[in-house]
Amino acid sequence: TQSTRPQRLLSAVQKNATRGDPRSVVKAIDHFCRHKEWAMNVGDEKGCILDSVVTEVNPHTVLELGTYCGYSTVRIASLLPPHAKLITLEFNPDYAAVARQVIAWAGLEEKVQLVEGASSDWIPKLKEQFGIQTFDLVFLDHWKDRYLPDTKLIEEFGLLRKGSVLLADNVICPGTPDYLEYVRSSPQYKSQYFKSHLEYTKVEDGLEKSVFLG
Ligand SMILES: Nc1ncnc2c1ncn2CCOCCNC(=O)c1cc(-c2ccc(F)cc2)cc(O)c1O
Ligand SMILES: [Mg+2]
Repeated sequence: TQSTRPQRLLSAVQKNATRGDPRSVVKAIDHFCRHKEWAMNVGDEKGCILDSVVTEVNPHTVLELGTYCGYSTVRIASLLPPHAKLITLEFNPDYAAVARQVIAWAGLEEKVQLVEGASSDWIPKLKEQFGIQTFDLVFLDHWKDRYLPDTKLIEEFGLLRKGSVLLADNVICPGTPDYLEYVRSSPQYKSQYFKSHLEYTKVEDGLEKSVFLG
């Protein structure tokens, strides 16, 4: 049977990256997506902005919505302090199966909990299931029309503390207009736009960083 794009991306990692070396995994995926097949990873340009926010926040608890092949999971997890935990939610079982292997190749299994299922089903259960109080950082990269309802769920279930940071991918392309309007107009958030480009292209896109003021 035909391989899928995520499977071909995984093969490129296993062929070109060094086991246990997250930077080589990131490099192998970016090379594959730039020279072989485009894929919807956050990519190298927005990835550098992601890295700088992760480093600034230095989070002990991270929630990622939308794992895909694990590219941003690897970028984030490779920057976490010891004993920090990253929970990443992926809806699509085929993506999740590939992501587990990409994360393992990078040697980051200890820091990452990949959970299969819909964000709306899992957000209400994260506290009891994983003993989480609040998240220091949330990276939104899943269905673009779920960013706003899931942010409201995250607020409702007390998963944010004063200073928690939301970082949202694709706020221009494909775009998340209702989410942007909300975080930019709400007195509960201090928002900042980081202009960039859609992964591996010249199309405008960017990340929106929103600090929860409590
Ligand atoms: N746990 C969960 N709960 C709910 N839903 C979930 C979930 N886990 C996954 N999903 C489903 C959605 O997963 C993928 C979401 N990502 C994108 O769709 C995406 C698309 C583009 C893109 C595509 C085509 C263009 F022309 C231009 C841009 C670029 C990006 O950077 C993207 O991130
Ligand atoms: Mg994205």
